[in-house]
Amino acid sequence: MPDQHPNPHDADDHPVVGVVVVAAGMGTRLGMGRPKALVEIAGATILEHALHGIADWASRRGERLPVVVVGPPGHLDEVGGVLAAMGAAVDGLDAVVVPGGAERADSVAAGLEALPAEVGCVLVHDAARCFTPPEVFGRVVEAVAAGAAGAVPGLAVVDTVKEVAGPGAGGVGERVVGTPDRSGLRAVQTPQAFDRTVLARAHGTPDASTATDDAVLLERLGAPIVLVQGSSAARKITVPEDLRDAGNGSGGPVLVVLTGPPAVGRTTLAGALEASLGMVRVRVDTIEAALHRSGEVPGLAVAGYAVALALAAEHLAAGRSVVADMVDGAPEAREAWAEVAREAGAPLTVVEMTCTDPGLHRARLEARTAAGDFPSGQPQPDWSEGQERAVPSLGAEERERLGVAAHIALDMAVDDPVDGVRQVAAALRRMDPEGRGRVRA
Ligand SMILES: Nc1ccn([C@@H]2O[C@H](COP(=O)(O)OP(=O)(O)OP(=O)(O)O)[C@@H](O)[C@H]2O)c(=O)n1
Ligand SMILES: C[C@](O)(CO)[C@H](O)COP(=O)(O)O
Repeated sequence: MPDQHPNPHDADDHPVVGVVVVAAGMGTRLGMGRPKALVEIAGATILEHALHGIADWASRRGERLPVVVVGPPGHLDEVGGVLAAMGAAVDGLDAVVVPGGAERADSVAAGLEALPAEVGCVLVHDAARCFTPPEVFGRVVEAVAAGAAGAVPGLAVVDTVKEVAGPGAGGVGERVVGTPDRSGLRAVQTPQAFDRTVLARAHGTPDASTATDDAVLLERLGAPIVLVQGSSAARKITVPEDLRDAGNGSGGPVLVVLTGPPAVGRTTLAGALEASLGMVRVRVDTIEAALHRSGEVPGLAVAGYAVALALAAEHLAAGRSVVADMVDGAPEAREAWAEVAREAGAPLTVVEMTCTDPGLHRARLEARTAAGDFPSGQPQPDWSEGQERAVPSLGAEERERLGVAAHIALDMAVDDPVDGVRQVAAALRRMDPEGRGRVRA
C-alpha cells in the first residue's frame, strides 16, 4: 500500500505537502465532558485555533493545502460545522473530515489514508497544540524537503527527569531507578513532518497503535529523523490548568492597547477581549464623554488620556489585565502607554486595526453617525476627518524602543472580533512566562 503513492513534487521540485490534524481524542484528562478539540478557548474551539494556525502558515506559503481533519466519531457533524463556520478563514485549505480511531496512531492512519494521492510530505499535527506558531510548520517541512525521512520540533528538557519502577500510580509507591542525562533529551511536539511513503510503511508495522508519536514508528524502521526548534507556544492542551493558562500565557497582568481610526471596530474587539479573556476595558471615549458632560474641560483629549492612563496603571498594579481602547497613535501617546506597561512590569501588546475596504469603513462610520452614536460625547468626525485621524503603523524600531512584546495587525475588512481575540490569546500564550515582555517564536 505505501508504495502506491508516487510522492510527486511541485514546480520547485519540493514534495507536495498535506496535513493530518488529529482531533479525535476524548480529552479525558481535561475533563470538560466533551471531545477536547470541541472545547472553547477565548470564544473559539481548540480545533478552530489549530486550523487558524495552519491556514496562517498556508497563506504565508501562498499555496493551497490539503488537510484531513480526523474527528471524534459521533461528533463529525460538529467538526464539519466548525469548518463551515470558519468559512473564509480556512479558504487556503482543502479540508475533509474523517472519523478517528481508538488510539492516536489509529487516527493518524485514518487521516493518512484520506490524503490526496499527490501528497508526498505529510505533516501530522495535534489539534491540542492549537497555538503552534506558523514558523514551526515551516521548519519541519524544510527539514524533510532537505532529505530527512522525518522531522520533529522539540525543546530542551528543563526539569531533571527520573526513571521509576514499582507499583502505584501518580507517584505512590514508585521507586527511583535512574536519572537520565537531560542534556540529551528533548520534549517533542507537533507538527511532525514525514516522507509519506515511509510514514505509511511505519504505520503498517505491528503494534503501531501503541505509538505515542509518529516519529517513533519511523525510528523503529531505522529511518533518519531530525529535530528542529520547537516552541513554548506549541504546548499541548492536556489538563485544566493548560486551559486556564491558554487565555493569558504571561502569568501576570498584561496591557493590550488597541489603536485604529474611528469606527474600525475597536470597541467591539475591546468588549470581546473583556468578555472572553476577563480583561478590564479602559475606553478613552467613555472618559472623554464624561469630561465633556461635566462642563468645559480645557484640553479634553489630553485630560481623557491622562485619566485613562491612570486607571490602567491602577488596574495593572492590582494584578488585573487591561485592554485600552483608543484612537491615538501619536508618538507621545504610545510612549505614555509603554511607560504604564513598564512601570507595572506588564508585557505590552499593540493591536493595530485598519479597514482596507474604504467603502465598508465609511459605511460603518456613517451608520454610527446616523444612529447618533457619538462615543466621545461630541459629534462624530465625518469621513474625511476620520481619515485624517488614521493611525500610522508602528515600525520595528519603534516597537523595539517601546518594548512591545507582541504586535498584531488586524484588517477589519476581513478579520472579525473572534479573529482578534484569537490572535491576542495566541500572542499572550506565546509570551515567556518568566521573561515578561518577550515573545518566543
Ligand atoms: N484516539 C485519538 C486520541 C488522540 N487523538 C488526538 O491526538 C492529539 C494528542 O492527544 P491527547 O492530547 O492525548 O488528547 P486526548 O486523547 O483527547 O487526551 P486524553 O488522553 O486526556 O483523553 C489530540 O489532538 C487528540 O485529539 C486522536 O485524534 N485520536
Ligand atoms: C505526539 C505528541 O504530541 C508528541 O509530544 C504527544 O505524544 C501526543 O500526546 P499523547 O498525550 O501522548 O497522546
